[in-house]
Amino acid sequence: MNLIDTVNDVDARHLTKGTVISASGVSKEFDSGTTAVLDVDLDIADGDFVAIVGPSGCGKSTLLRMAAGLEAPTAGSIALSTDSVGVIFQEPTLLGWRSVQANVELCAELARLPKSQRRSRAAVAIDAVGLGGFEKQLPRMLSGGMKMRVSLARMLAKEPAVMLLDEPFGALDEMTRLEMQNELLRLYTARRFTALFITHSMSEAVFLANRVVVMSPRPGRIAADIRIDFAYPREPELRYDPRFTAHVAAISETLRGTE
Ligand SMILES: Nc1ncnc2c1ncn2[C@@H]1O[C@H](COP(=O)(O)OP(=O)(O)OP(=O)(O)O)[C@@H](O)[C@H]1O
Repeated sequence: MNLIDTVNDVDARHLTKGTVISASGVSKEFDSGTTAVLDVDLDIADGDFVAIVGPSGCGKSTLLRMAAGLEAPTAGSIALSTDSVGVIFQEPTLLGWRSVQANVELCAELARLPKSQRRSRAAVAIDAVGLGGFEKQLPRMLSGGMKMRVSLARMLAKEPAVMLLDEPFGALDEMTRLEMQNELLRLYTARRFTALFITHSMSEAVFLANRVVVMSPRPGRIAADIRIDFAYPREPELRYDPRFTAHVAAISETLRGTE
């Protein structure tokens, strides 16, 4: 399932107007007996950028996988108002024998879009992630950051209304990570998709999101839902703003309080 970005077909009933993702009383107990997520209620409005932070193993990925339709809740329900969904994981999961261009076109190809449309969407997406000129390269010729850009472009080429991102920058070095955050924010500012973004980094969450949801240790529940009211576009210098630092400190404090 990790090989390509996926489209889900999760039940879209029970949604109130303007809500794009709605989780109601969602729990997940695996067959092993582990309860990963417990009684989560979460409504995400159209155009919201929601980051989820929480201790390792608290059920963040499980929640995202349920939103993507890759796992079913064992209690409650999770609904999306659209089937225009792109999912991106920590590993870029590119096909090694396909060029950058062919990797970016993959989802459009699977969706049987005509060649001309595939080409034009891929060209726009490749340009948007700053990979113009690398179209013919194979993944093994690219750095980790470039591979993640290809992965991002592949998702953008689908032009999804909802993006589910599971620690997409977690494996990158600090410099590349900050660059990718700037890039993603630029795209978000231009396109205003709805995003659910999982991260371990509190500063990444505050920089990107307009809401940061803090989860408790397993079984993961929502411990806090914090609004980040910096306007978009956000400039890299925001990271040095005392209000930014205060948000990060408050989230850190909240996380400590859940232990
Ligand atoms: N398929 C599975 N079968 C059994 N247990 C699982 C499965 N997937 C996840 N778990 C367990 O559920 C819990 C939550 O896992 P999950 O990956 O959702 O946490 P996470 O918050 O994303 O962790 P991390 O921050 O380390 O990536 C963990 O204890 C994990 O071992």
